[in-house]
Amino acid sequence: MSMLEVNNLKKVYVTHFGSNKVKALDNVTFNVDEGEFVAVMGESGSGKTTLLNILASLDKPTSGEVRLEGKNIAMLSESEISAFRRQNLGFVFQDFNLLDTFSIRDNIYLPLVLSGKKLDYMQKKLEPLAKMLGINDILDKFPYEVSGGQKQRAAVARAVITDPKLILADEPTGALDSRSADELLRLFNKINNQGQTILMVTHSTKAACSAKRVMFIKDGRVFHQIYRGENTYEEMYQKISQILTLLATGGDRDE
Ligand SMILES: Nc1ncnc2c1ncn2[C@@H]1O[C@H](COP(=O)(O)OP(=O)(O)OP(=O)(O)O)[C@@H](O)[C@H]1O
Repeated sequence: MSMLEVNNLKKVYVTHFGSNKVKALDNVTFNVDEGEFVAVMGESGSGKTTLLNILASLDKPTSGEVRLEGKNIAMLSESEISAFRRQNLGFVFQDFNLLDTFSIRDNIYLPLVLSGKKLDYMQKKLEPLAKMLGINDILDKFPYEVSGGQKQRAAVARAVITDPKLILADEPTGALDSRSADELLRLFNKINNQGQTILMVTHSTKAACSAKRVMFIKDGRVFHQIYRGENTYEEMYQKISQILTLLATGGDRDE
């Protein structure tokens, strides 16, 4: 059984009092195994955010199902959803989503506080994590006192401190300079090598190169997938660029 199973997922947005329908996802089917690191790419408007929102249980599909470890998340009631999200998912966003009135340490503790964990438990969880992420020195600072790269590392700590089954990342390198972006990708590789499953939406070819699989979405459908396998970084970069060119020029993969 895969960790994440997405079956025939459809999402139709109905706008203008029902007169206008946008098919954002059109029969998306894919699986993610435990320990995978998957990048999702596609043109603007192809349906990536819609997919991520449904996986995050922030939105419901029009039809189809999403199973996390066999459990269909579309069937969860409103009251079950936030606990489910807290217990199973970790989020890393482009804009970090840290609270400015909390120290970095308290931001990282937040999901554990919400699950009712004790302080000594939180301290024990944070210690190795802060070391691995290189954020020991900034734990008592506030988000506005640290760099973008440091904020993003704190956001990664907050995402992984609950030992989530799956990390969902939305353009995690989008707001970072290239050095901080490289650092973040190295960290993602590190936590992935330790067994953490990651699904990351990105526009960055470089970011996608660090994933083990790249899935391309076009017009709400899975268009193509590339596995890193034995490919070198350069080969991977080239293959991704080719598919992105194909998507931009409206070409068909099988032509
Ligand atoms: N709330 C909404 N109501 C109506 N249409 C929407 C809504 N959200 C997204 N759409 C439409 O659904 C389609 C997919 O949008 P989505 O935001 O998922 O694309 P995306 O691939 O994430 O784009 P980007 O890379 O620009 O963020 C687009 O045509 C978009 O205009």
